[in-house]
Amino acid sequence: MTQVLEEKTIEQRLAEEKISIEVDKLNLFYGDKQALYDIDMKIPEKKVTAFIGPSGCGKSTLLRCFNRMNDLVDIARTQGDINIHGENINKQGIDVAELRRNVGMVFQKPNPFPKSIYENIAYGLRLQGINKRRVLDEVVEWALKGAALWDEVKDRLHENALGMSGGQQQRLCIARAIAVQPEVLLLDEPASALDPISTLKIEELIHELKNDYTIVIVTHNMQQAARVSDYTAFMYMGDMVEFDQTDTIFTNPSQKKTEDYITGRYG
Ligand SMILES: Nc1ncnc2c1ncn2[C@@H]1O[C@H](COP(=O)(O)OP(=O)(O)OP(=O)(O)O)[C@@H](O)[C@H]1O
Repeated sequence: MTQVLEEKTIEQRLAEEKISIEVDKLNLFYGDKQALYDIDMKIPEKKVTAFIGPSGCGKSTLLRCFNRMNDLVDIARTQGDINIHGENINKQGIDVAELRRNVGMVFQKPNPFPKSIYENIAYGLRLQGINKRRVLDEVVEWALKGAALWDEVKDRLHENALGMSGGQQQRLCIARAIAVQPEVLLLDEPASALDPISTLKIEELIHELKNDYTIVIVTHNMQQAARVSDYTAFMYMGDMVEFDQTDTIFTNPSQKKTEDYITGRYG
C-alpha cells in the first residue's frame, strides 16, 4: 500500500507544542502611526522563533512588546493581549520588573556594564537581594558556562567587561540575561554587529539554549533565520504575513509576499 506522507499544517504542529507566548489582536501605535496590525500568533516553548521582514516592518516593535519595553517610548500605545504562560502581560498592575526578569532581552549592540565580568553577571542577583559570595560564585560560573564563555574568561573574572571582544561581550550579555533564570529570551539582531566567527558562536549558543529557554530572535539575515530557528514569522508593513515552520517558510511559503522576500525580490 502506498502511504502518502502529508506535511503537517502549522495548526497541527502548534497543537503538538506547548505554547509559551500567545498574542491576540495586538495593535501598536506610535502617536498617530500604526506600527503593528492585528497580530495573532502562538510562540512555542523551548523552540527558536525568528522574525524576518524588510526594515521597518515592525519586527523589533513586536519583540519589545513581549517584555513591555515599548512602555519606555512615550508615544507608544498598545491594544490587545499577550499571554505569557497564561498571564496577560498587558493587563494593569502587572509587575514589569518581574516580567523583564522572566523575559530577558539581548540587544544588537553588546551593552555590558562598565564593571567586572563577575559583577555584570552578579548584578541581577544583587538586585534581588542575593549577596552571598558562595551563591554568586556558583551562578556566575553556571551562567558563563551556559553562555559558552567560562573557559575563555575564568581566569579574569575581575577584569573590566569592556576589555572583552565584541563577540565575548555579547555572550556576556546572554550570560547576564540567563543568570536570573528567565523562561523567555528575546534576541534583537544579536549577531549583526559581530564578525563571522563570533556570529557562528552565537548561533551555536542559541542552539544549546533552546533546550532550556523559549527564544525569539529578530534577524535581518535570512540564512541565519534558516540556520537557527524552528519557526519563522514573516512580517511586512506591520502585518504578520505568514508564520510557519522555518523549512516551510524557506522552501514552500504559502504567501506570494513571503516568496518574493525570501527570493530577494524586495527587502
Ligand atoms: N520609538 C519610535 N517612535 C516612532 N516610531 C517608531 C519608533 N520605533 C519604531 N518606529 C516605527 O515603527 C515602524 C516599525 O519599526 P521597527 O523598528 O519595529 O521595525 P523593524 O522591522 O525592527 O526594522 P529594522 O529591521 O530596520 O530594525 C517603523 O516605521 C519605525 O519607523
